[in-house]
Amino acid sequence: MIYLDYQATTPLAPEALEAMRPWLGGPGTMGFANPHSPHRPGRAAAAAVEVARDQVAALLPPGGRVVFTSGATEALNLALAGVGRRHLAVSAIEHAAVLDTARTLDPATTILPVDEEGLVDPAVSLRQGIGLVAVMQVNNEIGTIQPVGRLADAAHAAGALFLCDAVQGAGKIAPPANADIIAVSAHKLYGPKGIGALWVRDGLELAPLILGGGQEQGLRSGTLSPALCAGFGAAAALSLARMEEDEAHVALLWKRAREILGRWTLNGSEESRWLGNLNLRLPGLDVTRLMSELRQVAFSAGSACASGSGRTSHVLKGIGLVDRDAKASIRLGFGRYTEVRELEDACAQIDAAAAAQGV
Ligand SMILES: Cc1ncc(COP(=O)(O)O)c(C=O)c1O
Repeated sequence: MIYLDYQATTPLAPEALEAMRPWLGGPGTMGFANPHSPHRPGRAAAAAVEVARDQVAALLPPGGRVVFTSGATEALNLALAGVGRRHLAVSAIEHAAVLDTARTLDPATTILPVDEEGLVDPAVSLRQGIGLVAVMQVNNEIGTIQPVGRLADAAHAAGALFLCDAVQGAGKIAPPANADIIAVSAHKLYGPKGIGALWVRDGLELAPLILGGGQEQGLRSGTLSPALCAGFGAAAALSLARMEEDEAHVALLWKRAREILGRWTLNGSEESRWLGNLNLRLPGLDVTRLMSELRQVAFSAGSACASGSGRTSHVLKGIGLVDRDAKASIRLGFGRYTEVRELEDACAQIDAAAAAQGV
């Protein structure tokens, strides 16, 4: 199987797995201890959580605190609801964790349009009274990198806070230093599933979503999993250490994939993009058929349609694609553990299967 769906999730780094092992709490160990208990095993687990918190914080700007959550979806919900601002503005191509949450909290949410590359205009004029602006750093479907620094400035100039969903960018590119709140997820940076974090600028008060024992500085009650925290921390530290190496590797992969799939059209921005994402279209392509024929390649339909929802991707629609083109799009995602040869092999198979459809 050739795995080309790194936007959906990434493999667990062996280093992250090793860091988790002591805290899984197998027989004869004390690794299962509750990190909120005051006894010695509890304190040891709490210390491991704090090491992990520092490792995750190192990926994020200085001057803020890291709150562990169950993932980025929860972190984004906590941010959007917790700031208590009535009027929200979000980009048209945010993840559903932002779009749907914002629309639920504020039915009059302002939707910021994007251009054909998927970019929000940093000169966007924000209407009076908007309390929070949310724009993602790297789009999960098309890989476009937003001018988040300039968008945060625009939000601040309008008196609003700036929330950045950095799920697809964290550990790969520098964080948006002037954001007020940032959400990240471990399983997109070679860590385990089931844990994410919200970074909150010092001095900014949030109301919790989950009440109870008051863990995580009162912002997220519930017993933490030291194993998940340790895996997240180790994955974050590794990503930081390997950032240049990982980027050079995906650049090489991107170049080869683009060469092999030269007749396909890129969806998104050619210049402002994360190179581990390749969203391509070929007019007339039957993506459902392509996916069912290529059983040894795990990739995604560019449009949510072929994955069974029946709807065209709001991201591809947002960049102006007509239904027909959105439905003829695929998304390839690759990263640290993708070998050049397997990517070449998969791309050749994809191109040949499309050609066999007569497109
Ligand atoms: C851009 C983006 N935001 C948010 C999420 C949600 O993250 P999680 O799976 O940690 O809830 C994802 C995951 O698909 C994503 O790609």
